[in-house]
Amino acid sequence: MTKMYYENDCNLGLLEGKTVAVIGYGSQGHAHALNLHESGVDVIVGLYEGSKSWSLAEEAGLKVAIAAEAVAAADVVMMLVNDEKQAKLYRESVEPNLKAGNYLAFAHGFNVHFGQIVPPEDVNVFMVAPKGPGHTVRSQYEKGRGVPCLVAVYQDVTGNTKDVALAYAAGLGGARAGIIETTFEEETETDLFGEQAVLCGGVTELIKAGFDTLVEAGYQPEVAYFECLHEMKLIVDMINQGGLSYMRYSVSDTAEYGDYTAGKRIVTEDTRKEMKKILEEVQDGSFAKNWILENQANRPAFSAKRRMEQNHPIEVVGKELRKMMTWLKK
Ligand SMILES: NC(=O)C1=CN([C@@H]2O[C@H](COP(=O)(O)OP(=O)(O)OC[C@H]3O[C@@H](n4cnc5c(N)ncnc54)[C@H](OP(=O)(O)O)[C@@H]3O)[C@@H](O)[C@H]2O)C=CC1
Ligand SMILES: CC[C@](O)(C(C)=O)C(=O)O
Ligand SMILES: [Mg+2]
Ligand SMILES: [Mg+2]
Repeated sequence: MTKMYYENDCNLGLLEGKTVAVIGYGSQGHAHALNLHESGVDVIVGLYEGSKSWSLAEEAGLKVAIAAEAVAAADVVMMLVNDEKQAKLYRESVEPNLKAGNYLAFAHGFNVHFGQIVPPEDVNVFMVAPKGPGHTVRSQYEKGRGVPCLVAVYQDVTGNTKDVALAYAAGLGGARAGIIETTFEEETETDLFGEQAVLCGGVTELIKAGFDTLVEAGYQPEVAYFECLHEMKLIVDMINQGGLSYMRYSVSDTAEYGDYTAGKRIVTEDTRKEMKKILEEVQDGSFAKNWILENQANRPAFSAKRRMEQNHPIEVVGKELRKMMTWLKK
């Protein structure tokens, strides 16, 4: 049975007297830096001259330095720069400033697992991967809650790396929700599969396909938007709160019957076969290779796709409708 770790299993005191350099101040970076700071940890944010995040971090009351200086001042270095930028930053600013016995940390195993970063043997390496977006890691912490985290140890030189990782995850608020121990391999492969097949790729295509079907059949785009996109969150919130059965308890029996009769016609055996292929492409490194090459080519396909997706009619109608829902602040 999977071992879960909660607040009583974590000793935040292990970070006392240590400085944590949080490199990057984006979605995850701002959440890690602010949550740890408010948990009493000494934090320094590492960025680059001209970074738009610099003034945000300073205005939030955090110490900020260029990445190389932050690493030099730190005992624990958390890499929260975009995955595709990490290898270069590591070579230029992180590795030359790491000291024996330091802790090098990641929130996702991509670069270590796929060999883009090879840490020195005298450095501890761990991962604390929140299972949620950075902005939620922050907002949940502020409410006294937490986002579940995975922890993994890749190299343990000092003998206490797992405990330091648990302390870090507790400082983030993760121990309030639950922490699971994993490996870099398991986290990397499940995270990439989950975001491609279910959470991001799967959900957005499902929403658009439903919206397009209704609009092409002559229904109002506004009605299609509320039905297929806006209400998705309301349904998923229930699933999150009480599982699939709780959602099915709350919706009408008519909806529940339709769920059972239609669901498998949408996610068919072919869809499941394709999911297996997507998982294989993650496991055998083809997805990682394509993403690394796409970045080396300055992202031609990624940028074109982003532009097209931003102009999809569901985005156009949604922008207008959300103006009236002033509580939906980004
Ligand atoms: N987004 C998420 O919720 C999740 C992300 N992760 C992982 O967390 C890591 C960070 O991702 P994410 O938070 O999305 O990243 P973001 O793109 O949101 O933020 C990246 C940050 O890095 C800064 N940055 C970029 N280049 C450099 C550089 N050369 N030196 C110093 N800082 C730099 C950026 O500054 P500026 O903007 O000024 O350029 C920005 O503050 C990744 O490994 C990702 O897989 C894990 C779980 C969830
Ligand atoms: C689902 C996307 C994610 O894996 C995440 C928020 O957990 C990411 O890489 O941003
Ligand atoms: Mg994830
Ligand atoms: Mg991810």
